[in-house]
Amino acid sequence: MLIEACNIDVQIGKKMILKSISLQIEKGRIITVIGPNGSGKSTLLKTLIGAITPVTGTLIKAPELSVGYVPQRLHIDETLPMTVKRFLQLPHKMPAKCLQNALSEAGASNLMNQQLNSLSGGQLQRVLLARALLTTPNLLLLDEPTQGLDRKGTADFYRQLNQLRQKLNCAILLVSHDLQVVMRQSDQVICLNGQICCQGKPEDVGNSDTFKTLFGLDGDGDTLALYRHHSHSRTTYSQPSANQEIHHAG
Ligand SMILES: Nc1ncnc2c1ncn2[C@@H]1O[C@H](COP(=O)(O)OP(=O)(O)OP(=O)(O)O)[C@@H](O)[C@H]1O
Repeated sequence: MLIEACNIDVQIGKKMILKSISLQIEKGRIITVIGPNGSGKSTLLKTLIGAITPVTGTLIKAPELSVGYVPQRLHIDETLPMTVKRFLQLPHKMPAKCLQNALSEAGASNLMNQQLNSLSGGQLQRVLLARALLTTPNLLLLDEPTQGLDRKGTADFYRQLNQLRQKLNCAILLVSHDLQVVMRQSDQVICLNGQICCQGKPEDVGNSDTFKTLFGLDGDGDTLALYRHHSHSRTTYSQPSANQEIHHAG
């Protein structure tokens, strides 16, 4: 087990964004988080990487946890000339061989010398994935890596993730809106709407009434083809009162 969240609440300003979140991420799993816009998916990922601190609950992280994170948006000036090679070296200069390995693991081995602003959406996602791989993570957190990709591009991307998972034995938690592909390619699905409405195997989530209602699949003939591919540290958070600090235990 890489991460376990127990009863986590997340508040931003005065607004409660996530309530009673409990989940486990085990090694080697592909887990997809689905949910409507504004349901807290990005907030969940930011909480798991430690960028947002929960107000209550417990987050247990395995000592060997190493996270690679791909954010939903890349804040970079598109007019700025920059090669993929330069971009991958932005935080730290790294040997070209490491960059080449990461690019090839992300299925983008031929992009090293391309200009970042000349890449297609799918190519850019692969470069971002390569950047996350540079830290040799055992957990990859990807926030909507398939946004803007068509169905085939999305399925190709999942295939790449599946190969990566097998090669690196890493767990992958990603956010996606493409229900068809999600249901085929994930080991586990978490359906989020401020709280976890349902989670489990894709076929179980897909057949649950909560899921169908949330995604408006109750109507005539709306069905999802549900196929599967074959193929410690502990931090406790408590709601601070006016004169009480957030408590980190262990
Ligand atoms: N920095 C912030 N300040 C205030 N509110 C925020 C902030 N970040 C997120 N929120 C609010 O938290 C809620 C969840 O946002 P979040 O981005 O996690 O949702 P999401 O499920 O990832 O949405 P989408 O599918 O549109 O990307 C939204 O109501 C959003 O307005």
